[in-house]
Amino acid sequence: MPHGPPAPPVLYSFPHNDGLVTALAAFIIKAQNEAIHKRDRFTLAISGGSLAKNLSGLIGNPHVKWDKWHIFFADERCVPLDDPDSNYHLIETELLTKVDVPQQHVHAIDVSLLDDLDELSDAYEKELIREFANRETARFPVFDLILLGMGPDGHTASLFPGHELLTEEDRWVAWIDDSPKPPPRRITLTYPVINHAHRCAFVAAGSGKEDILHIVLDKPEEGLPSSRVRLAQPGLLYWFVDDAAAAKTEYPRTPFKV
Ligand SMILES: O=C1O[C@H](COP(=O)(O)O)[C@@H](O)[C@H](O)[C@H]1O
Repeated sequence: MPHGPPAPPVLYSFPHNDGLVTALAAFIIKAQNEAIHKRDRFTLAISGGSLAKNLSGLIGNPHVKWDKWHIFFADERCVPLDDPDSNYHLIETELLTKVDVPQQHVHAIDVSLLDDLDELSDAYEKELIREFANRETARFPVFDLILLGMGPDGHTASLFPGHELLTEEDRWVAWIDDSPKPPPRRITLTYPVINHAHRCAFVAAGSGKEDILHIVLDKPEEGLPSSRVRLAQPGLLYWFVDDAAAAKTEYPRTPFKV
């Protein structure tokens, strides 16, 4: 494994949403192909929020090998799986009902543990251990790809500004019961997991994100949760945004090519 500072994020900005959606699908498929070539499976953690609709370029795409996908959730709201607030419910509605991922490859939270957040997050960590089976040999699981969103306050997954979880160094999955964005009870992957992925991609669109994207990319020293995603080498971090979200950032754009 190479050592050294994390590579700087790569910023792709698209004039319109359809360009973003098409490029994101091509990027995910490339990550999928490399993962299947090396490990015969594709491990992915998905966020909720506005990300879900931007995955539509995958639906009906003949290059997606759904049977090789193993899907986890970057964060989850601690509500029943059919609750409108559930990230699982959102991804199920927007994606999973339209494609053919084997049900046993979709790793939802154990809703029988909703009353006990400690148990619930431990159980989800055990799901990761089963999937990656390397808790003894590697310190953290290494996802092929983690797809992240960013809230207007700079939060990502369920890692919120100023929260004590920003300094979590050991747990793979942690819980909060004081999320400033409802619902308050959530579990989340921690930075040690996020920052050990092969690739992470943020997706952020719309003028509602322009101020925060400027701070996150141009002033990382402010330490907002999205700026703290810095992948350990050889991991790579990408931003897929539209020009509206990128209106204020001075961070250099990279032309997209697969
Ligand atoms: O609460 C959450 O918010 C973030 C950002 O959502 P967005 O709608 O502003 O894109 C999301 O990434 C996370 O998964 C979700 O639980």
